Amino acid sequence: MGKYAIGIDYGTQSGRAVLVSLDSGDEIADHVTEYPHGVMDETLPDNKTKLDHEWALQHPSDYIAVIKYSVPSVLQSSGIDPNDVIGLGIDFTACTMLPIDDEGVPICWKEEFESNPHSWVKLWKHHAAQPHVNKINEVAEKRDESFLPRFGGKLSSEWMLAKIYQTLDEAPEIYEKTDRFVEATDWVIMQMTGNFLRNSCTAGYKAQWHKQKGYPSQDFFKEIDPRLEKVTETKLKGDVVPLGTKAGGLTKDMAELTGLSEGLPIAVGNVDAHASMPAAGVVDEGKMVMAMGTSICHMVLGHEEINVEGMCGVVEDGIVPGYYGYEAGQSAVGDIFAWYVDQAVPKYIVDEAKEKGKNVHQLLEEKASAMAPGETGLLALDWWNGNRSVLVDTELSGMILGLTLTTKPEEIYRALLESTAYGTRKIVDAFHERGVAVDELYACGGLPQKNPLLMQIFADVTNRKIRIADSVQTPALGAAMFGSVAAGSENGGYDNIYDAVVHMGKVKDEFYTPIPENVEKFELIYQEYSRLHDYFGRGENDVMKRLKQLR
Ligand SMILES: Nc1ncnc2c1ncn2[C@@H]1O[C@H](COP(=O)(O)OP(=O)(O)O)[C@@H](O)[C@H]1O
Ligand SMILES: O=C(CO)[C@@H](O)[C@@H](O)COP(=O)(O)O
Repeated sequence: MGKYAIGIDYGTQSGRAVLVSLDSGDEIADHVTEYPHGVMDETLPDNKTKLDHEWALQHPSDYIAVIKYSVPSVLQSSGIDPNDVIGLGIDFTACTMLPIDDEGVPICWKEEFESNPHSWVKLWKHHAAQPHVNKINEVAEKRDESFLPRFGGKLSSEWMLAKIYQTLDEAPEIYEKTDRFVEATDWVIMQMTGNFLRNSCTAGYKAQWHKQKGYPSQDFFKEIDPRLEKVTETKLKGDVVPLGTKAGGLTKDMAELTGLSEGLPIAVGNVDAHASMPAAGVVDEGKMVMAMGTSICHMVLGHEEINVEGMCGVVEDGIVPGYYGYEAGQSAVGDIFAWYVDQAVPKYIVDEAKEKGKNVHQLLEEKASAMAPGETGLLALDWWNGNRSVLVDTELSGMILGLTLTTKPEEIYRALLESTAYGTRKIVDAFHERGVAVDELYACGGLPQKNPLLMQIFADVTNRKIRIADSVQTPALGAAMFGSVAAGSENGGYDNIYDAVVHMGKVKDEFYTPIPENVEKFELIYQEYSRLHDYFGRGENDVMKRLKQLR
């Protein structure tokens, strides 16, 4: 009789439960629950409180809805005996964080705070804490804090410390009421098990916790704002434990809600991108995994702690035990293509797509595939949602150069695809040139399945072979693998992630190979991209920031 694990992947718009075979990693059933409140970036659920630019919030009840609807659904559609599910793990976007009280109740669930934006979940792409992270970085640089190089020289407004400081600064009453600020991934596990533990992945990458040194010092926080002096002992309290640790057993209430067995081993929380790496079968050096969807996270393993410009971080055991896990990223990729399709495509293209029974992306991809590199005469900077790596600046914005009266929609679409590949090339070069080898690329997430042209462009621009993960739900598969590790072999699971990878990690046999003449042409255009990148991104011309201020 086969055994199974469940992985739940909490994305930006929806959550998905996947039931996975422990023998093969095959997905037996999956179910998506769209978040009823989606991303809240205009108003709060009270329908009257307006949100400013750069805000992005979520509703914690939506996470529970995923458990309630998607878990029973996979059990039902697979027809398996729930007793054959031996473990469960989750992965989440990060840093997606919320303030909770001493019983774990989100502050936004309290009536008196429901109209205060700071009481809600701040989503990973909430960028309104930029002034706060600027101050944090200024103090860290001045004090020559040893943690800074581990994060590429700059912390991001997307991360925990910036989001906490913004809350303190703009809503001290919420800060006061908050017992702890927690990653949503850890909060959901707390709801499932009744236990609160912080996972070492989000603590390490998103809250600057270090396996040997712990969090940054009290003196550092005091210099940012005296009220922050004890922040790590108070608002960030909680044991930090490695990925794959069993957080506890499923509570009776949750067992009733889901149909799973009470006491089922549940792994501590994890992050979507990081969970994907073992799921793509990668647990050694030289292989960069790109989790490609709304954004891209780039991950690579190494045996040393090396400082790389603008990386999101290097954390010991941050992805799998025994390695330093490196992360970098682009904060918009699929989102840029979505912007174009939703906001700027002419009606004749939408009509033609409908006629041909394709979606607009597919039609534009088909038309763009007929063009050679350089043929559009266009060059774009892929900063529609700021630049995560290597510039670490959320105030930068997108740009398309070379438009003329004859420019066609498919040319713009192609220029946008190419721009994201140049952004990845910057990241690949930053690692490789510093001695963190990137010999080949592995792609997972939604985009590799959806857009073959994009993948060929990535292979050509980076001049590297790209393998594709053999799972359409890589983060959920990874989460399920960590769930099986939490169960351990004595319960029918695996004793460590390496054993789980042997049975469950999956990569396809075929791959994308660079085409030499494309590589040559793209190299020339990439040099132009680099010039623009440095001109607009490294302070020579801050026009993008000035325009944002004028808004
Ligand atoms: N054919 C396509 N080509 C390129 N991008 C696409 C295509 N279809 C959808 N997208 C983009 O893919 C992104 C979703 O990626 P996916 O991996 O499914 O989600 P997520 O990142 O939320 O996990 C969206 O931003 C969407 O605009
Ligand atoms: O930043 C991270 C991980 O560190 C991601 O959670 C974030 O980019 C969101 O990823 P998705 O594009 O929604 O898959």
